[in-house]
Amino acid sequence: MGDHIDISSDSDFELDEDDNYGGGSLIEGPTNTRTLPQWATSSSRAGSISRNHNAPSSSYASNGGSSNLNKLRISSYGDDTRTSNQIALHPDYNGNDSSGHARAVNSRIANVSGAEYEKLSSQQALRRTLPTSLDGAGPSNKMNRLTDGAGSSQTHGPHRNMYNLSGSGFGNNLDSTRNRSIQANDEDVVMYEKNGTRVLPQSWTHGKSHMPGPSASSNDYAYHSMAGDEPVCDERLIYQAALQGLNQPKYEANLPEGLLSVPLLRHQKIALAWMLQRETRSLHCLGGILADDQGLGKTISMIALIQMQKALELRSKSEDQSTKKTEALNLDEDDDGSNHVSDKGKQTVESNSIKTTEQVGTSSKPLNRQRLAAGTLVVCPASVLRQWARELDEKVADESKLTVLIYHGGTRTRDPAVLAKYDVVMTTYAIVTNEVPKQPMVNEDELDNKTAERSGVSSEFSVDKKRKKQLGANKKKKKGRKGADSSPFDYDCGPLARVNWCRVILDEAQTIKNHRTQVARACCSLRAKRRWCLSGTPIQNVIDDLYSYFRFLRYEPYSVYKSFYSAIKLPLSRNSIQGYKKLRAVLAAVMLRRTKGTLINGEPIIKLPPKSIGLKKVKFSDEERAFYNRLETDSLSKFKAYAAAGTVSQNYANILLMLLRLRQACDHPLLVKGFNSASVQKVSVEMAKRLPSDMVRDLLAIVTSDMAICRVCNDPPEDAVITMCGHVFCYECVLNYLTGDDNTCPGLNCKEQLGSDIVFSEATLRSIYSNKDAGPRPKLSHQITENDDSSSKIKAVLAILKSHTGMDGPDDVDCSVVSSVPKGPIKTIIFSQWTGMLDLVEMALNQSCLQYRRLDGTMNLNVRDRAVKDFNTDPEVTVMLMSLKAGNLGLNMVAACHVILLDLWWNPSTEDQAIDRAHRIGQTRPVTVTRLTIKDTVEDRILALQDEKRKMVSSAFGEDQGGGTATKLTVEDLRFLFMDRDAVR
Ligand SMILES: Nc1ncnc2c1ncn2[C@@H]1O[C@H](COP(=O)(O)OP(=O)(O)OP(=O)(O)O)[C@@H](O)[C@H]1O
Repeated sequence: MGDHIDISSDSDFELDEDDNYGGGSLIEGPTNTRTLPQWATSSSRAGSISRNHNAPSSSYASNGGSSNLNKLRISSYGDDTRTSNQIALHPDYNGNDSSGHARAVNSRIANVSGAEYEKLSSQQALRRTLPTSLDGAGPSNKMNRLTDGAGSSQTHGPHRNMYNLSGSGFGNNLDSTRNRSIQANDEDVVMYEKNGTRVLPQSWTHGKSHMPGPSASSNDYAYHSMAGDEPVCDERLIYQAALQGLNQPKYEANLPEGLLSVPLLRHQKIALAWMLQRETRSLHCLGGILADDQGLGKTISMIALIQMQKALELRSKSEDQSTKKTEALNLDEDDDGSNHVSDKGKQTVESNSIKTTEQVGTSSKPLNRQRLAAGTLVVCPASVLRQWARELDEKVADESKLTVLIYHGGTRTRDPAVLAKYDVVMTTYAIVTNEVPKQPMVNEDELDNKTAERSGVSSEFSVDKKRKKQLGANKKKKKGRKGADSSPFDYDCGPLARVNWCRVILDEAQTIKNHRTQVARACCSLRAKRRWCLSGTPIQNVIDDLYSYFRFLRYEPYSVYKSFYSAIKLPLSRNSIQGYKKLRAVLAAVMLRRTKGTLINGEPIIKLPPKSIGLKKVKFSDEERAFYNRLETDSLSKFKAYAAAGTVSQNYANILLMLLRLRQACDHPLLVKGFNSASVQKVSVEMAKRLPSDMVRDLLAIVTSDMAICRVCNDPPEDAVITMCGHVFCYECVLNYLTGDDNTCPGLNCKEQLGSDIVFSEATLRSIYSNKDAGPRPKLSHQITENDDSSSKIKAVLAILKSHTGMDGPDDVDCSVVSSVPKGPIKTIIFSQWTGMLDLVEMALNQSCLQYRRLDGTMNLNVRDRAVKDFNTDPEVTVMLMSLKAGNLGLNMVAACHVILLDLWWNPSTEDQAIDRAHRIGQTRPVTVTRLTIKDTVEDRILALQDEKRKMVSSAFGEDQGGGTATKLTVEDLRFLFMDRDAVR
């Protein structure tokens, strides 16, 4: 295999999954036709509504297609055997290769301007027709020379003797000083063997009210297998692991020369040693949670693990050849409910260079015989794919390149054998959700109790109540029917589900924090030997977030909800101090977490310039205050009415909507008055105009009331949109599901195909409904200027930015918060959760002649990449406008030394993620963060809520507010927590 990164589709790395919407498809080209019902024949096609995200537009031409990856050469390979129709990116790509249609598309794109790019990609939008009625091979442990580690005399079931890094026992060659190390020397003997017509739902017929509800499976075997029994909750192994963890020194693993192009930092060597141990000598599950702070290099740590294991595998192979041993890792064990590596199993045969596994024993699962052994699968948000590709390209030494496939885009391979050829396959959560059958839903409702809710360990009441209602409905709906979820090993499933992965890595694993979501249940179905969750902020909202990771990891006994409940949630609700201690012990056995404040032997883990976060309380103007007060009074009286009628919980969505309006009013009154990002709605305006009024009315009713929880992230939606099938999402969340050919709606059990034309914003629906023939909402008629229509927050932003450039800001804004920032090209990232707000700031920046770039969910990955690159490299570009959802993950933006958060998010983790785009390895200047809030508004309450969540997270991790370790568990604690459970209760 060559040292290149492959992508499995012909054009999708350029025309990424965002291409069929937003920036990529704002113009309906001639091919984007939909057959309309007769009543709709008078509708006109959407006009040209493309917008340039990267004003000034001239910058496109100068920077077009200049990302690192765009410079890579594209060549073609085979269909199934990588000799045709596979695209590999090579470092010398010049855009002129000439092997077929796909290349022609790519090279055109590489050379077009931003606006042209959007036009081009839009022409590939799917055809949509309305009906006339409108109505889970990897390394094996075979022949491991099994010696146990120094300082640990325990042997543990099938894992004992698995792994010997030092040749004479784990850690035997470690010195007794703090610089302990594990060397992969010549005696390492771990051995592996690589083994378009849209039909509207009936319920959308004229005059019918539609209220789609998710259908959920209530047949969770994990739960029902134990129904009526005492919880199976044997925690002895966890207790042992926790005890071991207390006494274990911090080992470091040294990679052999020539695997990485850069040396690992010390904490990364420690992570590597820990991960190697977790993959080979774990007592309970193979893998774990690497929860280091954002920007500490989790990616490179994982790459080091892959490289180390591969090196050991190669060595074992060569030893194997000399000894002719044939035992292999049993890759079917997960199906049998076991997570442990065993040395009984299968023979591996190789035929036509395709690895095939063949079972030796008898099996009731004939499909397993056909599953191929594959390497490492990395699942990440679409926006992080390129980051991973870059890291794999740059951080791996030339002489030991990994073969990498980017499994992404509509024309990606359907052949699992192709996936099995690569060391690393990278894909997105959206694709996993689309093509991997889902694990059944866990029905935890029966176990939740009021005590737990009161103690704050349960889901927020609104979400909980909502879910209960949905589950109830679904139970009825699903009765007697075998749902699509029930056959996780279907022949119909995509290639990701048809191989056995050696290792699955979930990057930004908080994406699966809600175990009920399709994405979480799909990830759980992936067959893998080792499983990893990477997240700097694993707990976002509630302790329940952890359950989803435990389930994915097969971390027994907590992977069974009943055990999670009885062993973790219940103790927490009864005695939070002891409960949190117990939780920390449970986490310690499976999670490694270091913050930027962590010390190793008294030394900071990493020497980064300081980060200071300031809360800047801005004052409303008189007009804004009057507007806000009216809105608040109105909301309060509605709330009181709900309270008097005892219908608060039934109206939770309305209450959230009122809160949303209040929060938006803090940013800019225009947001409340229906101003919304043009890009959010324009694509679907034409379609909305063709819909019957009652359908528009129903969609509007849902998006503004009863379904106002995003079906992907389960948070109140940011830039809420609703699909034609009636599911509500954050705009950013649903965009990730528009991938090209199999862009199925992520609504629970919804099989509708999505397109950007059927994703409606509230503003779109409202404008269409209020005046069906009036066309799209008129553009904001008046210009925002600094002195009249600009909001107080926008004025504050301008004042800060002007202070960076030496221009004077308005007198009433205190810019002292940034005065300590050193002189030079100070670059600022500005985050907002509303693209409409970014639009408004954009206007103000234009007025001030400040050069900026923008990154939001409406932009395809190419355009995002270009915007980041411009910001990082062009000294003239000093501002980056980012939507919180699109920009808070994965990106490296160390060119910025100032971050402004325009509005507050419900949970502080999301804000932390955003801030750490700038405060990470590579940052050379102190980072200043300004969080803007308005005094005496709902934002005060959000701040209080954030404080509560911060306390919960720091209690769970045992950290003080500064990220240091506040409390350490003692042996007595552990004995008490695990052995004397009654005392905890
Ligand atoms: N040992 C190293 N040598 C050189 N650069 C490094 C090293 N470790 C990390 N980096 C760089 O530090 C930056 C942050 O690393 P990375 O993106 O992996 O962090 P992360 O922990 O995954 O953050 P996040 O949670 O935000 O995704 C990257 O640019 C990476 O290349």
